[in-house]
Amino acid sequence: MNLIDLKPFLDDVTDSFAAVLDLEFTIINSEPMQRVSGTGAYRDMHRKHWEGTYSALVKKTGKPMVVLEPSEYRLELERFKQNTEYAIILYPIARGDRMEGVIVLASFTPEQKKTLTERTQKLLNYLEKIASLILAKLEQERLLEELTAGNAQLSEVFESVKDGLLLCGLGKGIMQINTRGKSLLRMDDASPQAERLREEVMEVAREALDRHQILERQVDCRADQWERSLVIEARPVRGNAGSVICIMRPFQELQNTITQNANEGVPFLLVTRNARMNQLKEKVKQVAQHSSNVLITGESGTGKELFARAIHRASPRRSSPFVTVNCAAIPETLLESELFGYEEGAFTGAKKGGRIGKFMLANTGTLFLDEIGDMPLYLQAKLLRVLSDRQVDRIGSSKLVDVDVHIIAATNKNLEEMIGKKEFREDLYYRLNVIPFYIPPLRERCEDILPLIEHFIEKYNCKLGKQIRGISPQTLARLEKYGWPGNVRELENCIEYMVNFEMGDLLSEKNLPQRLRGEGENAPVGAVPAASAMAAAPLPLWEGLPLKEQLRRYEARVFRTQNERYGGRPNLQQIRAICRELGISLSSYYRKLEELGLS
Ligand SMILES: Nc1ncnc2c1ncn2[C@@H]1O[C@H](COP(=O)(O)OP(=O)(O)OP(=O)(O)O)[C@@H](O)[C@H]1O
Repeated sequence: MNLIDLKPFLDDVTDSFAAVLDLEFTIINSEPMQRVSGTGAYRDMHRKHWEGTYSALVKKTGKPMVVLEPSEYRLELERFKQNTEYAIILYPIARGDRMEGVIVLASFTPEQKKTLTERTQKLLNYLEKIASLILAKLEQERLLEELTAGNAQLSEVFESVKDGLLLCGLGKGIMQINTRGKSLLRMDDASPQAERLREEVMEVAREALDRHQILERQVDCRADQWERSLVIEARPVRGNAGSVICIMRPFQELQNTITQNANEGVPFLLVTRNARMNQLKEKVKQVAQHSSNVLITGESGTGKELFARAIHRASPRRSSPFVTVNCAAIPETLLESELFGYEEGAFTGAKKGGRIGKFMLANTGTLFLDEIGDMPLYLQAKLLRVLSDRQVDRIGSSKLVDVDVHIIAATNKNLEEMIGKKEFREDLYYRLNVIPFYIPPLRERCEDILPLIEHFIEKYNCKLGKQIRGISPQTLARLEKYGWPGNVRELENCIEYMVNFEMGDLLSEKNLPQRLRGEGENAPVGAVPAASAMAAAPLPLWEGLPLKEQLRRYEARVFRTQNERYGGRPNLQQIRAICRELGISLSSYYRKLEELGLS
């Protein structure tokens, strides 16, 4: 935007001032140098080259200039050499260093020259005012241009967002809404129900404004032909008092995202050649047809979650969410709200607008309660109630909501033993254990080792862009002899590690992780070595202690050694590396540290 864009305005300015002052005006744009407007003789005067002109001089110096005797500068005279009355006053149109153009006031007659000569200072003052007026107009237009561009960008942004977006304001109603938002709010539907839906959304926006808070609310509306359940997040716009932006998503979509995220990167391929495992795979298909509660037990890393997903995917619920809650990984104080959600203001620190619990998110789908053995007793009672009544109440609400969820629980703990110690409710155990699944540890199904290795080589070839063809017989023999305390997860991590470092065609012994190489003093750390190695391992100091205590001390040594590798206080990334090496999950790591008194 420059003076050229203001031509109609500048024409008005020059015409009016020329008429009042009875002098000729012209205005020249600075970059590119070009006459924008002119009166009298200037009207049809065109100039290609500006070097050596008075205007070019003023543009350069940024200073006003008065030329009453043109000959003194010997400039610009060719055109006017016959006209001895030619005299001019030039004034820069500039703000600071930024030069926009030059205003020129000129005389072409003896009367005009007289005015110019006698009233020079007054005219200079006039020109200063006119320059300010032009600058103000230029700034206003630039601002308008920016705003228009900003608005266009905002519309673009609005449209590029997948969620429904609505910008509304106090007393201004809907200011902007994207296409998705229009369809979610049924903007072209004038039925009372559709109007109520829109009114409810506006109500959430108003409330967010009143309270100066971000609110999250669920809005439900039903008509004969349609039904809407929207999750609304209303955010007052900072710096724009009275405006709120509402982000709208159908509740169903929220559920689907969870389904997608939960399934992402989890190939449903249960690799096995083991007869017991194949029976379990058969059982998956039968169990999936009904919604009886399932309890999957087995050591850590045996594939309990994989089985849970398999059941979900084989079930008629497959297009609904599969929601996981890891009871050990969520702090005890948050687990209840995570599972059941809460009403706004239910407790100190509760998120404004409340929160939807995992039970509701899993509605019509499957809820996988991992590490159920770590659920605190008071929550076990609440869970039992929900399982019996199939209804949940958010914390802080007395309203019960029906839920239709297939419950699959899993644990690597011995729940029966926990029942004996009153750490797990017997009634809940029986309620969950309607269909039991026990996944045998990997060391009891050695025939699975080779197919799993092949499966993981393929997986990590793809992930890491490698072309490993297989595993050398000596390396395979080593892996088959190993005890795999971390089960399939440990095997998977081991293959990922080896694929990373292998430069040849086949996974070779030299790339085995340290603990599997059987060399050095760290060799058996973190692992249950094969029987022969176990027999040779030195444990004399602990001899005579009960087996449980020996194991506890051994585990403590493993964890201490691992942590000491990182100065005793590993950070999260280092803890993840330890978990990978030990073939355990993050939650198992923390749990173990606590059990062993190392936390
Ligand atoms: N039979 C199998 N075929 C292919 N991959 C498997 C198999 N069993 C387990 N895995 C893989 O091993 C890893 C661990 O499995 P998963 O998380 O299901 O074990 P888990 O028993 O639930 O572990 P935890 O008790 O520690 O939660 C996953 O990456 C999973 O994909």
